[in-house]
Amino acid sequence: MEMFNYMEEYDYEQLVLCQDKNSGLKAIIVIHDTTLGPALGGTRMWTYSSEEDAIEDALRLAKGMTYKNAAAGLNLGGGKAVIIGDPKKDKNPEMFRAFGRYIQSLNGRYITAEDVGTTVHDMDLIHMETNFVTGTSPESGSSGNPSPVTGYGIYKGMKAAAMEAYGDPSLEGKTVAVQGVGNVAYALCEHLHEEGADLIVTDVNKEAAKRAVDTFGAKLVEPDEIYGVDCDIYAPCALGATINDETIPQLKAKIVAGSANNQLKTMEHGDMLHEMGIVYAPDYVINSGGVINVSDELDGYNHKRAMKKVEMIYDNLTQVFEISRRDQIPTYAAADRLAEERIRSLQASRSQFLRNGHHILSRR
Ligand SMILES: NC(=O)C1=CN([C@@H]2O[C@H](COP(=O)(O)OP(=O)(O)OC[C@H]3O[C@@H](n4cnc5c(N)ncnc54)[C@H](O)[C@@H]3O)[C@@H](O)[C@H]2O)C=CC1
Ligand SMILES: CC(C)CC(=O)C(=O)O
Repeated sequence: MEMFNYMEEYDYEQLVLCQDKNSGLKAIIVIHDTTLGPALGGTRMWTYSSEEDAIEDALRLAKGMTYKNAAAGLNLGGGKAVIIGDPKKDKNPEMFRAFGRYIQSLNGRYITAEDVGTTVHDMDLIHMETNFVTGTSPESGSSGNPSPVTGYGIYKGMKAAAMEAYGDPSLEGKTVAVQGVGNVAYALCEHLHEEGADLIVTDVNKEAAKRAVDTFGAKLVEPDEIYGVDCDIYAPCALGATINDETIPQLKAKIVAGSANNQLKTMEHGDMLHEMGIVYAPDYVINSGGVINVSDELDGYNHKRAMKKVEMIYDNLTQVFEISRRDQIPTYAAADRLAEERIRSLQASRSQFLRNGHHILSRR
């Protein structure tokens, strides 16, 4: 990949490679766009097959955060970090402290949180070196693990999608097929089960799958069977790019609504869902509950206030569906329009020069 060409084409601001031999840290921080405010996005720890794959993932996820934060109405830009390594084997406290020092060196341009492979404990270690971290232990007045709140936001967003597809937000009696019953999806399943939805689940981790079967009476299928099961809603809650040429023809669902980031392999797959009449809840709109929750810490965390903002995911998605119908465009394009419009309007109002700090001619 020609890095500067790529960054220029998609308007990336900064790419930082962080290395610490002592702890084995190999991390990438990407800041995509800070028009709306400091870049907030989680840190993923994953075993990438190459350094290029890790950089590409960080770039895609960071851009997604710009759109997510803008569409959620947050005064925050988009960024993301990845640490290369196996979260089960390669972690040590020094690694997260070294990473925290790199975050501190960016002086607030990037604020981190959890993502796949990182935990509240990891955020606490980062916090020993920098205040530019959210999702630390709730004992210190912080918001803790964002996943249950993300799960609640997905549930609310699913109801908005049901309203769009069936004219009724109720999920009672609906069959929901969930791919990946990890931290977010487990919380989602709790809400769905409570409302009386039927669950079909799969997970490559047998223990995670069993927990959902035992707790919610979910039906279990093999990982490659989940796309084609008879269901009303397909909820991709594992990793990205699972909506693609191979899986779309198998889908029987009327709605696609889940937590995974970057669900569409390419934009054309969003066009295909639209043409098939499947209601797609754009990933970065429906899965914004976690970032909405952790971002509330920046004003001194208040759980009630944060949850009120998370409820707005229903309205945000309703707005996306309205734009899609009005402009006759797929929902992913409608979401992009919403986010880009917000960024553009702030950019325009910032075009006037307002003196901020020392002027270059003050010679001080
Ligand atoms: N944790 C959060 O607050 C947020 C998470 N997300 C996204 O939601 C997704 C899930 O996040 P978490 O629940 O935190 O992660 P997690 O790691 O706890 O759960 C993911 C689950 O998917 C399973 N899985 C992986 N590949 C699979 C496959 N091919 N088939 C079936 N199962 C598979 C894993 O075994 C795991 O149980 C990720 O894409 C993440 O980026 C997005 C916004 C916020
Ligand atoms: C999990 C979050 C707090 C932020 C994030 O990285 C995301 O929403 O993908």
